[in-house]
Amino acid sequence: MATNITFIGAGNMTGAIIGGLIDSGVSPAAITATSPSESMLAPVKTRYGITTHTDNQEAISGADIVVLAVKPQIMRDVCKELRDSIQRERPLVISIAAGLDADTIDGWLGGGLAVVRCMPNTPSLVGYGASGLFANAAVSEQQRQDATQLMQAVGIVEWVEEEALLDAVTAVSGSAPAYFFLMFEAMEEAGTRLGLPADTARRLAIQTAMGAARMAAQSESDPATLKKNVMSPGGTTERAIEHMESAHLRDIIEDAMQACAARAQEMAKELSGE
Ligand SMILES: NC(=O)C1=CN([C@@H]2O[C@H](COP(=O)(O)OP(=O)(O)OC[C@H]3O[C@@H](n4cnc5c(N)ncnc54)[C@H](OP(=O)(O)O)[C@@H]3O)[C@@H](O)[C@H]2O)C=CC1
Ligand SMILES: O=C(O)[C@@H]1CCC=N1
Repeated sequence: MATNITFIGAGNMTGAIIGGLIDSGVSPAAITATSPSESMLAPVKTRYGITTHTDNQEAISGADIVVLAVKPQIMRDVCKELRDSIQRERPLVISIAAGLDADTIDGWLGGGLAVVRCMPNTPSLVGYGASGLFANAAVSEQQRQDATQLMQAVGIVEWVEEEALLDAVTAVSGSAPAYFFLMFEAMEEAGTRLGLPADTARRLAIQTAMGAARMAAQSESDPATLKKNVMSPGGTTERAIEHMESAHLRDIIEDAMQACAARAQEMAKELSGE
């Protein structure tokens, strides 16, 4: 990737994307990350050999892509600080913040900029990220390709043509690693109560999830068929699945994902000052 990329904010999500980029062969020399504190920057600098800065404005000098990766609640202040230098440099801006629309970001940065909104997820760290992307009207075809290439280096990319759909992407993939981690916690606890050592239960649950995910990704059968193939009539799986269905697990998942997307909309209103 022949592009200089600056990440504003060096927290969990930036760490995951940078880790994935370096693993995919992107040169550390092309990557800069910022944070107000040297202590947050030290781990990424030592681990990946990238350039780090505590000064956001200096950090975007010469950047082709600026990834805004701070918490949504402080994005307005960060954009205000970057406004003059970003208008001078005019990089492609990629915001990964949940619930902040491209117009709001563009307005805070002074307007007229090419802004891609991206909803990534933390498995980007291991090259299994899933990102939803939306481009505003100022984004060129080349910049679309650059954004695709950047996020494809750490996983799969799905473009959406309606920005509001990024809230659905947040519910389906942005926040979703946490759903599966919750499942692992619960399976480990239950496995332990069934008598297994905790680490054995954890390893078995995680391996099973990886196997199931890989099968679902590679198989021509849909998940319902794959599920049925495990369920011998009158057997053990049938009993477990009946239990999940009668406890309304699907409704719980539906409600949780609706709440997730609704929170993104709520944040958009709270933070854009509407
Ligand atoms: N975590 C996730 O799974 C996902 C997160 N996102 C989005 O990514 C963004 C970042 O989330 P996440 O990485 O989890 O958050 P973190 O809190 O881990 O990271 C944010 C980083 O920004 C730093 N920061 C604070 N103020 C500034 C500033 N003025 N200039 C530069 N850096 C600053 C923080 O430093 P310090 O700690 O010293 O204040 C921190 O390191 C959010 O907008 C979130 O919505 C999107 C998809 C998934
Ligand atoms: O929880 C959050 O708000 C962020 C956005 C998606 C994942 N983490």
